[in-house]
Amino acid sequence: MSLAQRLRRACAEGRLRAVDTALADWGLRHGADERVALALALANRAVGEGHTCLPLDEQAPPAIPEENPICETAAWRQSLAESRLVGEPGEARPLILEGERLYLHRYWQYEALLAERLKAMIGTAPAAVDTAPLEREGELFDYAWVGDEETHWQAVAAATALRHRFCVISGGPGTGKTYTVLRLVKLLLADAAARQTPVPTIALAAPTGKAAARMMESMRNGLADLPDSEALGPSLPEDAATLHRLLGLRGDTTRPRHDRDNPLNADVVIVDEASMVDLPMMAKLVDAMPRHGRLILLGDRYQLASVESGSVLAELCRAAGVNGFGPQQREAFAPLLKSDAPTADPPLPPLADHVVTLQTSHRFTADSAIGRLAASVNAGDADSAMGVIREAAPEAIEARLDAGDGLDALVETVAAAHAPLLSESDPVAALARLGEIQLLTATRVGPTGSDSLNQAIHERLCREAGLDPAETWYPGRPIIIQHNDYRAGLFNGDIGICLADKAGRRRVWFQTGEQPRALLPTALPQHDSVYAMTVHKSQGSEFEHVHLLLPAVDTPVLSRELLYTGITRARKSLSLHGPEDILRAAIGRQTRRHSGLAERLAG
Ligand SMILES: Nc1ncnc2c1ncn2[C@@H]1O[C@H](COP(=O)(O)OP(=O)(O)OP(=O)(O)O)[C@@H](O)[C@H]1O
Repeated sequence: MSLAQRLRRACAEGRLRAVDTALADWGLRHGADERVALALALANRAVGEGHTCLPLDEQAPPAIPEENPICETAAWRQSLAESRLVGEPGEARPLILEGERLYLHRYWQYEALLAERLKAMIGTAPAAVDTAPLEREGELFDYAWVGDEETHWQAVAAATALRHRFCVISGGPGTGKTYTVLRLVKLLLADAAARQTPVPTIALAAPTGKAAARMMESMRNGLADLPDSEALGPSLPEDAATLHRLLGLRGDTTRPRHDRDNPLNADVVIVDEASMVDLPMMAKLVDAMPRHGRLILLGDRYQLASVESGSVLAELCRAAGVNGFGPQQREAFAPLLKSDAPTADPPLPPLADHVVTLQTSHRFTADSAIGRLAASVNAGDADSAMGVIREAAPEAIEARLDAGDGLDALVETVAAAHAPLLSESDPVAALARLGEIQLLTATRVGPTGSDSLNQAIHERLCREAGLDPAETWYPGRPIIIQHNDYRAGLFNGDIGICLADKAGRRRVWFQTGEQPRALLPTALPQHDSVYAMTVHKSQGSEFEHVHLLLPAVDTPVLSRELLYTGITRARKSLSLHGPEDILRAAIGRQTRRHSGLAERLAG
């Protein structure tokens, strides 16, 4: 059997995608031997799976078992070394081989660009920081909840962002990332005033429109609690932009309007939900930073990585360690660092001084069942997670881990929660109700996927309301937008609800600003019903009560990060549905994305 035939079989069996085999075919037509053609297919598949590169030393299990002999590393390397389709770093060839890592050229470029620009930022001499205002009780930070010998990590995070041009503030839900950044902005303004320099221009951005809107909402809420917030108001932008918009990326173009030759007009760029930012976007962002600019990434290192390739935030955090600073920074921050601050042994990773992990959730108390469950999942400790689930009060965590009564009961429960919306006419009340409960699934397809759950709940509600199930626009139908539509002011992930106006006309209401607004169903970009949504789609949103449904059989997408993200979407209470062994399998599976970023930054 020829390689082409084997590749097609691998494709038919789902081990490769059509686009992977097409690239191998292209290679064969351009003089690649079978090993190089296979390398093209596998490198492309690796990117499709979220990796930045294909590690030749870890090429297991091979996509094409019967190709094992051609995957034998020495022979493979020999073919790659001799092929004109494979180049060294810096060469313009379709594949780049750097040490043991094989890249598609574009991804090598993104990774090298990101590392180069980050190194320039972290290599800039740190600024002196006056820690006094950060230490004074009540001036910026409240110390009442911190023990005498405990470090106030929010204050340290603000000091870190002041000291450096690049900083990551990572923390779980409600650990005060927005709270900290608002106080940091206050310090930056005071600093500019003291130096008699112009007020810094601040840009706020997030990877999705939904996350940008939520960032703005958190900022507004936080401002209301901040003393002298009027001074801050004018320096904060009216809106947070999507990264696409900030960088001037239009439609399908990959070249942004802003890059190193035309940098962003901002002194400080603050990006929320940075775990969702993929490698190409992060590379474009750092490339567009002005030379003097300050970049602050906010996010949760434990959340699901971006849909596209790379898990930049998690990698940066992993490469930095947890809050172990170098000797100079320890000295500079001495009044802020208490005996609980970890010490790190040299040599310290270059990012150690730039990443701060916030530890305390102000939304979940330390003994909250959801918080403890999330911590056990992060620690990969399935027994501890099961302990939390068993001991939790049912109003906090309700576990249906027997795989028994299954989907019908869940469909019934979620349909019953939505039923009152069928007769709701007030958009404010209807939208608030949507934020109260959400069914989350691990996948979109399959019997426990969001598609079939949406259909089942839709049919169940139509039966109850006496509607024809073919009806699409009925009052009470919740929908989720699937594509950004700047003209309509709607973004991927925005959630709306169909209601009838007084004349019975259907309108779809969204809470995308301070007031709900209505659009005609015909004016909407691509959308779906959203009685259920995938955990991926739910990133950046929170709901009072979450039903988290695990699949009945294990699947590679089910990971610790997916579980953590699903659990932490719940503000108050959580119902877990699915077999215990699947829950345990998910806790045991940590997402690993191959990349050379950490090595490049250390180099
Ligand atoms: N040090 C603090 N003292 C008192 N309240 C705080 C403190 N830090 C945060 N909070 C409160 O906790 C809540 C969550 O804070 P914030 O929104 O800043 O967290 P976050 O990490 O940005 O959350 P999210 O994960 O939702 O983005 C807010 O109501 C905020 O006012």
